[in-house]
Amino acid sequence: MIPSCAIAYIYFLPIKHICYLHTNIVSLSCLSKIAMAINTAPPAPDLLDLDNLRAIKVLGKGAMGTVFLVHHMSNDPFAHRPFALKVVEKSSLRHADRRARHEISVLSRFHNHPFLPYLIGSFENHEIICWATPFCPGGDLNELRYRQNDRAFSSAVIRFYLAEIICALEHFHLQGIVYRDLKPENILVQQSGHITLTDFDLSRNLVQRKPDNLQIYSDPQENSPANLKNPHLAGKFKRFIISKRGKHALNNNMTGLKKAKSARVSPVSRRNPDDFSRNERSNSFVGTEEYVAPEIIRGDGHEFAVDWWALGVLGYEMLYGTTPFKGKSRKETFQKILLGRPEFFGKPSPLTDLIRKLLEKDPTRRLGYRRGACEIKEHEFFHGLKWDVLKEVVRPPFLPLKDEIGVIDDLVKCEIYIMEYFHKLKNPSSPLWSPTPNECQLNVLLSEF
Ligand SMILES: Nc1ncnc2c1ncn2[C@@H]1O[C@H](COP(=O)(O)OP(=O)(O)OP(=O)(O)O)[C@@H](O)[C@H]1O
Repeated sequence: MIPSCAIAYIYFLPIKHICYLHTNIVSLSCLSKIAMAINTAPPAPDLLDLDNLRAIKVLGKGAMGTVFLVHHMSNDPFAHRPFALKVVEKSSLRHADRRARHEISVLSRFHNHPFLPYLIGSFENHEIICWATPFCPGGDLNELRYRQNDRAFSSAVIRFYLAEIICALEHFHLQGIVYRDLKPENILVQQSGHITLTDFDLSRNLVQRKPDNLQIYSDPQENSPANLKNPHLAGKFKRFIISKRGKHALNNNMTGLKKAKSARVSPVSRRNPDDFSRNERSNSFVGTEEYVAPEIIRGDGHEFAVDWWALGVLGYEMLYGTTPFKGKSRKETFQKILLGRPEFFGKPSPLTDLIRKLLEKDPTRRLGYRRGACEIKEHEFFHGLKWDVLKEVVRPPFLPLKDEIGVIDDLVKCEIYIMEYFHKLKNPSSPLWSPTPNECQLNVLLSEF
């Protein structure tokens, strides 16, 4: 129940605060959040009042948005608790606003997960949509890998990161969401050294269908829920089902799941390995397609198992410093994904066995297909790992240096640029405004940095 004072409070909120409450103000979840905020602590309404945010620097730019490091001028004047603000120009991409809202809605479902970000707040006007999440000062796993001598991680480091990623994906899947964009660039390192996933615009809710004449998400040979080892999981998975079981159904696109045409396989922001000195980033080569599962290329229905495939690609890349199916062209990469066998070097190990089982082309035979994350957690590579206390590990493999946040020197300059940017966005008729077609206007500003 929403107390009437809450409604009154909303009524008297200034417009900009109502923006903070974003998209669907009448939605129950939103109202209950407001009610909770009012009942517990005063809301942090100014958080995404852009006039009160100061930009420190640009953290990164992707296909959809630009991410700034910002801080709140009155609550945190010395920028001790900066956060990431992702800004998407509605005109920058087709359906940019829809994708942005989708990302916000996915984020708003994560509250207290150690390896997933949460939504601090959001703002929308007719030009931009932006939202804030906690800042991850350690960069991403790709950057980190390139800082290693042989551009690969040790088996122990891979074990740690894969374990955390599995926990994050498990949380996604238990909510019925398939992530679909697992790649090292989307795995950020928090101040604590633990990872967090980012970039959810490609994620998707799987359809829920009535259980009658449909099979639950389990082994084709053992299709009783009782056979799922973890009864808690069995209950959860009941909600997410595929229409017919096995390969035959998949090959005939009988899964009832949407085809993969929305999956991004176009160039994305994979950074140029030679440009990893601070702040130098490049969009120069293509990344995501190397992670695409065979069933996506085939256009079959696809589901959670695509994330386990991508986990296999990721594990391989962390181990050998290169992805397993990389070709000279997209066509060749896709051919290799569909037909090629990953090449393993050196002695077989539990890690290579895990990767091999994740890179199984038939999704129904892929590790993780039958019982989700549980099945992967039980693999020999993770024997002895205490999953419950993973988040308590105080010495993760790499800790971001404190001074990696230390960019405050340029604060004033950045502030001027960024505020000017927002000013221009809000006042397109301003004489300074010079929109460049097909180009995010921010690039113009960034090139001046
Ligand atoms: N919370 C954060 N902390 C630190 N850096 C971040 C954070 N969020 C994003 N970034 C940086 O900004 C970059 C772009 O962010 P993101 O991947 O979310 O944008 P995008 O436009 O959706 O990218 P893509 O092209 O992959 O779709 C990231 O690669 C990362 O370097």
